Amino acid sequence: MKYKVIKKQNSGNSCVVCGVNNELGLKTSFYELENGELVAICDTKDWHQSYPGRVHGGMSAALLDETIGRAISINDETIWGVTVSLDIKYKKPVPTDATIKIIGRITSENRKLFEGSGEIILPSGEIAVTATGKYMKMPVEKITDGELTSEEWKHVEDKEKLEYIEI
Ligand SMILES: CCCCCCCCCCCCCC(=O)SCCNC(=O)CCNC(=O)[C@H](O)C(C)(C)COP(=O)(O)OP(=O)(O)OC[C@H]1O[C@@H](n2cnc3c(N)ncnc32)[C@H](O)[C@@H]1OP(=O)(O)O
Repeated sequence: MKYKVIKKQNSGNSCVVCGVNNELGLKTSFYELENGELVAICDTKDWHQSYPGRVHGGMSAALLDETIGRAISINDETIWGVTVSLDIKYKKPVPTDATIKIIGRITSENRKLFEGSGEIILPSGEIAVTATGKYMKMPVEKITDGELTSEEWKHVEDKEKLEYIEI
């Protein structure tokens, strides 16, 4: 199904998942969709592997962790969180040299904590990895020992603006 993109989220500079200047990272982009979910898109590379041709399970976990963790800011971009727990199920291998999508959503929230779930979707449309996570809300200045600079957290325009994303 095709979903309208409401907003592209900011990118980090050095983050292993979203850092635009981390040459070995996944350089993932995150889009808020009309259905209230967050979708991440990235290209897996040879250097993200565990076994040859297969993305390292830790990289898949990092992608799901960040996608669920970012979903909380869809309605309020001032909310940040740190991961308290993450449960991952690896159902199918994620290939290197592929464009994959990661979906994240919030399933519950209170004053202190939020929980969410997510999936990694292969180019074939199959679900390869699923996750549920729990996060503690925390001001970003407390997580990073100071405000994020405009270099560390910024809007990066796509070469071609995405209007819709097929999931
Ligand atoms: C710049 C670019 C960045 C890009 C990134 C953007 C990504 C954004 C997405 C993010 C994705 C990536 C994110 C990452 O990769 S974050 C990196 C991975 N995660 C961490 O580093 C977290 C490490 N852990 C901690 O810092 C502490 O353990 C935390 C802060 C979690 C708790 O601290 P602490 O143990 O000292 O707690 P407290 O004594 O202050 O208690 C506070 C309250 O909380 C309650 N409590 C505690 N534990 C739990 C629990 N397990 N379930 C339920 N409740 C719990 C507790 O009872 C108390 O309640 P109350 O008595 O007040 O009622």
